[in-house]
Amino acid sequence: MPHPWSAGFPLECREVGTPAGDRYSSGHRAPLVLRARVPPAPRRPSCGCRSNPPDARTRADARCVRLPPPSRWILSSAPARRVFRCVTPGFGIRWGVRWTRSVIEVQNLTKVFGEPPNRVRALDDVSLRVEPGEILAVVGASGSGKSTLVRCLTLLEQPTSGTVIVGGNAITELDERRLREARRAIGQVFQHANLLDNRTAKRNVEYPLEVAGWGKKEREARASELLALVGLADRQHTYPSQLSGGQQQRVGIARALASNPEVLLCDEPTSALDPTTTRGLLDLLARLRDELGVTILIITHDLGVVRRIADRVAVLDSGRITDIGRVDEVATRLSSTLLSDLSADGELGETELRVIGGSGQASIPFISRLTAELGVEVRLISGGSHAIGEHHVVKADLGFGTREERDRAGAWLQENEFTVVTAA
Ligand SMILES: Nc1ncnc2c1ncn2[C@@H]1O[C@H](COP(=O)(O)OP(=O)(O)OP(=O)(O)O)[C@@H](O)[C@H]1O
Repeated sequence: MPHPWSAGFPLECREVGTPAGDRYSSGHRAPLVLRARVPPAPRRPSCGCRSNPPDARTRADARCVRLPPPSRWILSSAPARRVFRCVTPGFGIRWGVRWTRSVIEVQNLTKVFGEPPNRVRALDDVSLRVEPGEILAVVGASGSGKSTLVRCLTLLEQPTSGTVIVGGNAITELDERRLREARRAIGQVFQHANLLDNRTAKRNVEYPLEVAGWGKKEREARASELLALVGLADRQHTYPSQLSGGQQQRVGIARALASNPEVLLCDEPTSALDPTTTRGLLDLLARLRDELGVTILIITHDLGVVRRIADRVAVLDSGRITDIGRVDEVATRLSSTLLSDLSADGELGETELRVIGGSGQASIPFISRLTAELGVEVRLISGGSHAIGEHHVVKADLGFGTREERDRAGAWLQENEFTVVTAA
């Protein structure tokens, strides 16, 4: 049934749930939750109005006003969102959503495990913000603190110091009861779906709603809707053992969305999946962000994952954020750091050179071509390939009979756009 406010409005508003215990729903006849479709970027009201409601800043051709009560109940499960009615001359009334604040904000977060001499600083003064509707990836080597960060965001791990703000709530300062409420704004997806084997897909999705006290009819309807959303409408009555790994992950995502969260925390959600299934799952996450406006923080060690869906990426190294920014910018910085690390990787003799090639050079059989085209004998001292997401960097230390041969080989390699390093 379309809500009276949504009828006739150009922007899609659709019912996505009926949360139990909705704080603002009591005085209203139907605890509907409506969400407007939010375009991922630019992060402005869906109405396209560039003003910043409900401030006085308005453009001449558009006026945004806060919805009058009882609009607040629409937003009750989404404290970081505000719905606005935008009156634009010539375009009629439109609805838009404006995000009022960062969905996740981490300030000076530190987590120390253990006591000296076994003390580990898993997180060291980490600060970051995840903006509404954004997909932020956190990458880092094993042991860099990625999982600890996720666990601290839901207070499964108590930070040693620092503040975590989720949906405007400083959850590090909440009592147990309010923390439970605030956690509803966070959905979690893990490396393995961890479904309950004795429940069908649908009943797995219903599980958190049962715990939250939803009625049978409502939770069945919600679970069916969510399974359809993740592309499993026809597998509702299937048990986990009859589902593939990717399908199980989709059920896990549907379950994470059950409480209508503002943010999805995904901890290595694709690391147990093959490349094709991984792509499908990442595309699903991107679609959920586009369609539901859900904000996503994804933990991964795979830059291929980052490149496919993230807007920004933070690099975690020994518990510290060493870089954060747009994916292309950070990838470029990572590549040049790797290149300079590789260039400086060990001493070279007088008749030796180090050759480094990017993705464009990876397919060139340079050793055989040096021999065939220049007639030089090449000795491979060491070599290997390094992946930066979809990019591969090849590096080899080569030895030659004479310095003259080394120089001729170096010139040929440079012509073919390899980077060449020789002893100073
Ligand atoms: N409960 C704990 N007690 C002691 N040390 C811990 C605990 N949990 C994590 N650590 C340490 O904190 C550091 C960060 O661990 P964390 O699991 O967050 O890393 P990670 O980046 O997620 O690694 P991986 O990619 O291998 O899962 C590691 O040195 C780890 O040994």
